[in-house]
Amino acid sequence: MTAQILDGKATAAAIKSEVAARVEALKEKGVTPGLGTLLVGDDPGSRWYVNGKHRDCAQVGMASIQRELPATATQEEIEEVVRELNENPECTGYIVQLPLPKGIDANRVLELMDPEKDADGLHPMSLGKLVLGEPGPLPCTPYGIVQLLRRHGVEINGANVVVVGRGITIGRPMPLVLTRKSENATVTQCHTGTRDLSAHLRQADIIVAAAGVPHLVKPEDVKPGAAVLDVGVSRDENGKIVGDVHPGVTEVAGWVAPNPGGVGPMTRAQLLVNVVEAAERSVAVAG
Ligand SMILES: Nc1nc2c(c(=O)[nH]1)N[C@@H](CN(C=O)c1ccc(C(=O)N[C@@H](CCC(=O)O)C(=O)O)cc1)CN2
Repeated sequence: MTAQILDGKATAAAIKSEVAARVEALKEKGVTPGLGTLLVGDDPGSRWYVNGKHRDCAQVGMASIQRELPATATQEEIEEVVRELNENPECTGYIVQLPLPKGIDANRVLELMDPEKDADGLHPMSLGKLVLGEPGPLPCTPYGIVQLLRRHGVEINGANVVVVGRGITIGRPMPLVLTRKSENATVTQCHTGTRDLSAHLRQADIIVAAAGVPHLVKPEDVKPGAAVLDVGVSRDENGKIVGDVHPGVTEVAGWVAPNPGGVGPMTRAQLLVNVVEAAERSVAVAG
């Protein structure tokens, strides 16, 4: 068996054209959605992601507001920019690019954001709404994964999903999204404390590998026909991405989301969805 590819680039392009139509409709009502980003430091990967987000905004007709601070910025300096973005009327939603430099209390920064402007779905209020089943922005990578599966016809309802990893952007919120009534999956969360990872993986219909451990998921760990999404990012000595999923998995799985080209572009597309939805909610509230 050779797995079908869960093509994140093509799926994200489709979502972006849907977003562009919604942006156009908002503009007709006098509202221009605008995404703000705050990048602290000079990590080339983070810079690449942030620049990509601004390119996406231009493509879908959204405004974008770019804020940057050096790696030496203090907690206070970062919080000052967060306050400015909270007040800035052109910025209808924003993100603080993670990770923040060592020594910065990232939770305190996230907590200071206006939850109405949380484009990442990572503010404690947004995560709380997710737990309570209230509408709000969904974490971009987890919901991007759901969209990628749905739009390729992979059954989520009733599926046994194994999530590997417990980081703030993917592993931790992923089960919260997948166990909503609308997704209805049964989720096992694995992490470095899991005793027999292979045993868990072998019973999974869907694997979300987000541990950041190169080639952690091996062909012999995968049930034939399963969907395997590679979300881990490690780099080899040439700076090339090495995912969490061994290349041989494509011979066993039914579907594979490659890395790059799978979940990454979906993360960016879902960010645009969150910004447009926040602007739509504000129009609805205004009346
Ligand atoms: N505030 C946030 N910070 C971070 C998030 C996040 O969702 N919110 N996630 C990641 C980085 N990220 C978005 O910010 C992101 C990662 C990867 C991609 C992407 O399109 N990747 C490409 C490959 C890129 C490459 O070659 O390096 C792909 O997968 O095809 C987009 C966004 C951590 N921080």
